[in-house]
Parts: sequence; C-alpha cells; structure tokens
Amino acid sequence: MNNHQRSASGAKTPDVKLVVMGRMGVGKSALVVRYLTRRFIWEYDPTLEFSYKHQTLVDDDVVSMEILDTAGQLYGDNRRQWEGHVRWGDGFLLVYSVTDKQSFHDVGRMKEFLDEAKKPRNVTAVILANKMDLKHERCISTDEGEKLAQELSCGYFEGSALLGDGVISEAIEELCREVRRRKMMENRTRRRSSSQMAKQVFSRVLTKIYNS
Ligand SMILES: Nc1nc2c(ncn2[C@@H]2O[C@H](COP(=O)(O)OP(=O)(O)OP(=O)(O)O)[C@@H](O)[C@H]2O)c(=O)[nH]1
Repeated sequence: MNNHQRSASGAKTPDVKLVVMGRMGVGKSALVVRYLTRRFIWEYDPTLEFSYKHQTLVDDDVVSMEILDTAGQLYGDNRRQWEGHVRWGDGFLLVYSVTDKQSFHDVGRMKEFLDEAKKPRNVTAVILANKMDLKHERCISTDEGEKLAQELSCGYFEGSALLGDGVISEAIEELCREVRRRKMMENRTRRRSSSQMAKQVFSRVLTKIYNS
C-alpha cells in the first residue's frame, strides 16, 4: 500500500479514524487539504494515499483524528486493500462531484461495500457533494443528493473545496460526533454486560458456598 503518514498537528493516537472515499477526481484530496490547511491546491498526485493526524474541537471537546485520503478504484485488484481500510475506519466520508454522474452512482456501491464489510455493525457515513462552484457543469441536483442520502441512511452535505465554504468541517465534525456517540454506546453496553457477568459469577459462588 502506498500509504504515507503526515502529521498536521503532532496528534496522539486518534479517537476517531476517518476514511475519505470517492471516485477519481471528485476532490477528496482537495477537500482534506482544505480542511487541514484552509488552502485550495489545484493538483495532487492521484496515485498516492495519505493519512493525516489532526486535532480539533468538537462541541468543546478536543478530538484527535486520523484521516485517510484514499486513491484508486474500489473493485478489482485493490479489494483486499479496501477491506483493510474499511476495517480500520470508524467513520466514512463518501464524496461525489455534482458534475460527475458516475461518481454519484458510485456512492451507492461504496455504501454497499461498507455495509457488507462492517457486518453486523452499522456503518457511520456521511455524503459530501463537492464542486458546487461549477454551477454550469452541475448534473446532480440537491434533491437527488438528499434522496440518495436518505436511502442510504447517511447525513448529506454539499459544498466546494475551491470556495472553502466550511462544509467540509461541518461534515467531518458530524462524522466525529456520530463515531464518538456510537463508541460511547458500545462501551456502555460492554460495561453493562461485563458487570452482569460479574454479578452472575458472584451469585454462583455464593450459591456454592451456601450449599456446601
Ligand atoms: N472547481 C473545482 N475543482 C475542484 C474542487 N475540488 C477539487 N477540484 C479539482 O478537481 C481535480 C481533482 O481533485 P483531487 O482532489 O485530486 O481529487 P481526488 O478525488 O483526490 O482524485 P484522486 O486522488 O485521483 O482519486 C483537481 O484538479 C482539483 O483542483 C472544487 O470544489 N471545485
């Protein structure tokens, strides 16, 4: 895997691991770099995957995250590598370009792939429609985007890495919130079942003592 590590803030082990997915050229790298640096860079090496560590405030809590900006197709020879990404990730940002119909259709396939790979757990994902600045080339409407998001049970955001309208931050914060909420619930369930188990063991021991 051509996966390079870059640390944007020297962050510690991440609380939240995010994977950015989407068809080639939809603007994944532009969005991630915009989020981390507030700058727009026109060209990136399309063959490379990068992961970035970052810390931010979400609802007044410091959250450390690692963001994996993926590259390449979901299917074919890379399938194993993708399954690894999916197992690694807690939350998924599914990006399409409003100027590229195929990238819109790919979102459904990506979600299907995630659901399959994460079974039986639910997948935490949001959809981000990018390149909203290209109004004259737009071929996917807001209604279509919202409908898809509803069908796939994902949050929906639309914006532009070029304009840097803050939408990428909103989408990432929403993902962080959802991932942390899920983790908290899972921990609570785990704690509850281990304390129930401890109670059962304790009561079995007491019964044995009582009967002997
Ligand atoms: N007009 C406009 N162009 C954008 C926007 N976001 C990205 N681009 C351009 O779209 C092209 C592809 O952007 P990338 O960020 O490399 O896309 P990617 O999804 O990471 O592509 P791969 O790494 O090949 O999968 C570049 O030329 C970007 O400058 C946007 O919001 N508006």
